[in-house]
Order: sequence, then C-alpha cells, then structure tokens
Amino acid sequence: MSWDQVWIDINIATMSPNISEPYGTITDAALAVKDGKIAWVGKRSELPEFDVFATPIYKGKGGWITPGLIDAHTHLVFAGNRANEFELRLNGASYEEIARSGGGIISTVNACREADEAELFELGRQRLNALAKEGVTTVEIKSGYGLDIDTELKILRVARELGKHHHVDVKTTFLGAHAIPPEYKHDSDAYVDLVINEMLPKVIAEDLADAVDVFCENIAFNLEQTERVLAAAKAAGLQIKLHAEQLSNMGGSALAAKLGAKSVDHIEYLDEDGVKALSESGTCATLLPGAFYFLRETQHPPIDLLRQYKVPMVVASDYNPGSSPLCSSLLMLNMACTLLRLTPEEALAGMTRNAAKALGIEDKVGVVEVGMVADFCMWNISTPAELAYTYGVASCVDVVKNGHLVHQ
Ligand SMILES: N=CN[C@@H](CCC(=O)O)C(=O)O
Ligand SMILES: [Zn+2]
Repeated sequence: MSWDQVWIDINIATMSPNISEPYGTITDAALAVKDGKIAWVGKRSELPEFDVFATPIYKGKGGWITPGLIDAHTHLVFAGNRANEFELRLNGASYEEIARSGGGIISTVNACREADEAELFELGRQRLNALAKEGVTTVEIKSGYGLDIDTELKILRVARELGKHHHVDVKTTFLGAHAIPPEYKHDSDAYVDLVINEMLPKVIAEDLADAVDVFCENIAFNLEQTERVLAAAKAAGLQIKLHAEQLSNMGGSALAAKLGAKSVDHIEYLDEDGVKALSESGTCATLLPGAFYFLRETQHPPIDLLRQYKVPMVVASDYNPGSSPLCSSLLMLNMACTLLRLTPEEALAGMTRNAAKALGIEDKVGVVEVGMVADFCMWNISTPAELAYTYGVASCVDVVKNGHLVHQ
C-alpha cells in the first residue's frame, strides 16, 4: 500500500452512523491518508502492509481522533463590541428592548459600515484562529451587519477572503434580512424589496454566498417577508436556512421546512407541529447554547421532541457581539450538555456529522470514513465525552486539514 501518512496508537470517534458503537468508535485503531482523503480506517491489527520507511507515521499516544469540528452558525465578521448593552441588560433592560430602542444589531451595523475590509478581515482572522485552535476545520459565516448593499457585500467579500487565506474552510451566508435598518424603519417591505431585487442579484453575480438566511421574529421580519426572501433565494439555486423561534413562535420553522431549508436555528419556541415539519423535510435543528446562556433564556428548545422525531441536532457557537460573544467550539459542546441536556455524543454529532448536513457538505466531511476529506483532529483525551465534559484545558494536539498537518 502506498499512503501519504499513517496514524497509529489511536482510538477513533468516527461519528459514522455505520458503526454501531457509541461515537462510531474504533479502539486500537489506525488511519491512512492519501491525496487529501481518508484512504483506510480500521483496527490497527488489520492495517494492510505499507512501506514504513517511505511513509510518515504519526503516533497518537493512545489519544482520540475525531472528525474536524464544524461550526455551522457564526456571525464572526463584525466590528465593535456591545459590552455597553451587556451592562444595560444587567441593569434590567431586555434584548428586545435594546433592539427596539435602536441598539442591538443596529449598533453593530453602524460599526461595520464604518470599518474597512482590512479591519474586518483582521478581526475575522483572529476569531477564526481561536476556533481553529479548538479543532474547527469548517465554519459558516453570515453577513447581516451591513443592511445596505455596500456593507453587506463588504462583509461577504471579507468572509470569502478569510476562506482563501486560512486553512479553515468558510461557507458564507447572505443575511441581508437580519434586521430592519433605520432608513427603512417605517417601510420594512421596501427593505425586503431591496434585499430581493438589488442585494441578492449582486451577491449572486459575485458568487459571494452559499446560502441565504433571514431573522424571522417580531423584532425583525414577519412570516410573509421571510417567505419572499427564502423563495427568491431558493429560485436562484442557493441553500436556505432561518433564524427562527428564538424569542417567540412565529411559525418560521415550518415555513422554512416547507421550502426545503437546510436548517432552522435557535428554535427555543418551536412546537410539535414545527418539529414534525422539520422531520418530514429533513431539515436540521441548530441549537445555539451560547445565545441561550448569554441572553439568560428560560424557554428550552424541544430536545425530547427533536429526538422523538429524529431531527438531526446541530450545535453551533452563533459567535456574534450581541447574543453570543463566546468564540469557542468546546464551550458550546459543554453548554449543549449542561444547559440543553444533550448527551456528549449528541453534542459532538452536532458539531460534526449533523453540522455537515446543515451546510450541505455531508458527502465530504463530518465523519471519519474512507473516501471522506481528511479533516480530523487528534485530542489528548481518554474518552470522547471529555470534549464536552471539561473546558479550558487545551486538548487539541493536532489538526489535519485536507490531508495536511496544520501548524498552529
Ligand atoms: N438572532 C439574531 N441574530 C443573532 C444576534 C445578533 C446580534 O444580537 O447582534 C443571533 O443569532 O443570535
Ligand atoms: Zn445567528
């Protein structure tokens, strides 16, 4: 056998649904990489013979390999911060009150309109580095802090550039319908027209987005406006997804499911009919424990119903300056378990296999299987549950991206 690299002295949490062990585990395992793909995976004792002098061999010292982590929901290109609103909330103001009084998303919009591409790129790069150090190999980045043509395009261009200059793969999402900008305060339908008729065509012409998202909420866009944006995106051949049922039950999830959305995200107020709709359409449910924690929400997403109807659950950071200023994949695994009561295995599936599904890349990444892209992490842990159990002890010792060992 001729391989580019071989890993031994390892255990593997493959996260493959084809292996019935918890985490799709293979203990005393080996893994071989060729041409950027996983070429062989299985028991060390069954590893075919290969040229041990010509092949780099990496020894995992009994640690664990997992698929590279996938953060399927972030807003990590933004300027400024909202520490002042954190203080306001601690003095009694609610997230909705701050948004309605012109703060919230709009204050970050003002900062992003001021910032140039170089500044946004550098801020984004630092945040991407922080996620990469914790084993993230693919990230989704949304626009939505521009709310005018130039700034929305600027943010998406920066996100695309980050993907070109960083080993982490970047999937981009156009979220022009994130909030109603002050200029359209009294005519939100006209803003939706702008998003559909002027922004979206430009986004498509420059190939700046893989997907389109909307914030369907009483402080943002109603159901009819949401449907208009998502239908236009779908007609243009883009993937669709939705910020839905975060602060109230607007029925956005069922609408998104009907339109074939890849995921609905937040979903604290999702009801059983909404869960059934997700199940029928194969739409993923993205849980954002960082926002749940930081906004001190009391309404829990319907985890038991999602389990009952076998809806794939995704866990993401939602990294953003307003509702989740927490740039950490591992912290999200922990919070998904402690706050939302996922099992550590469900949480890890939510940042690997199911996250890949939410981004439409499940045929390439998200599990350690032969033929998949060689994106994986080597962890200094004694059981995969440790990834969710502990926090703050750096345990990601190696990252392999597209078959290359990353030095970070
Ligand atoms: N919910 C809407 N959008 C973001 C928050 C954005 C902000 O507050 O800046 C979210 O996913 O939580
Ligand atoms: Zn979000």
